[in-house]
Amino acid sequence: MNPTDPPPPTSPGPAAQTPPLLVVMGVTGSGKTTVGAALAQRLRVPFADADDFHSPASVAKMSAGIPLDDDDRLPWLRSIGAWLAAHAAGGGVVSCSALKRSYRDVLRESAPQVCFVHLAGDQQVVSRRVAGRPGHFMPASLVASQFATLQPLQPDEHGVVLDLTHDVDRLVEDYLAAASPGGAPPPADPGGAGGATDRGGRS
Ligand SMILES: Nc1ncnc2c1ncn2[C@@H]1O[C@H](COP(=O)(O)OP(=O)(O)OP(=O)(O)O)[C@@H](O)[C@H]1O
Ligand SMILES: O=C(O)[C@H](O)[C@@H](O)[C@H](O)[C@H](O)CO
Repeated sequence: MNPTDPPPPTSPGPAAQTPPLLVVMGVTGSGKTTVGAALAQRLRVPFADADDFHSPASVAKMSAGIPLDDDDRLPWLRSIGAWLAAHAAGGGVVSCSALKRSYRDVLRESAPQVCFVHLAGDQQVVSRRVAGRPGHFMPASLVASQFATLQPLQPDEHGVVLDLTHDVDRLVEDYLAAASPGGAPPPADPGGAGGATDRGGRS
């Protein structure tokens, strides 16, 4: 083949890359909305906030300080799954707590290729953030139940774990580093979320 010829049609190139389809997950106040919007802007894909998919009854429940249960969350997760499926071809970012493995399984049923970006960190830091956040329905009293419900990503789940204490620009860079072909460097503290921990996720 002449070196100036275009590559054959089967050659993988940038155009062959699948657009990123991400769920930014974590407990209330972990920064899902803030970081999810920044990631979507950087990746030039649409963004959705799962808070906007809750029924009025679920919002009233959380506002009253009562945690949602599995039955409350199932129709909500299915509607987020539908959003992911509708954005699978072009890419997208949705911020959604996705606290349990079974909840992430519901999302994967609709969008098997989805990559989870877990903003992980300390309960005290998160409680301070939620208590200091004006105009949101979620009371700080629900932070403890969110941590009690949280099931971290398991080794077979497509995703990355990021340290929620990093600033937003740094978190975007952390994600990009973890998703790049070389992957992220090992975290400083393998037991925590000291950097970006690659859970086998590529997007
Ligand atoms: N990386 C960050 N560093 C410092 N503050 C942050 C960071 N990310 C978000 N915050 C702040 O923390 C608060 C919670 O952020 P945000 O609303 O994005 O969290 P969330 O996970 O979407 O919460 P919820 O699930 O309750 O909607 C906000 O006041 C936000 O400005
Ligand atoms: O699964 C849940 O309990 C909910 O998704 C909550 O996490 C809220 O939506 C959110 O965190 C508050 O904004």
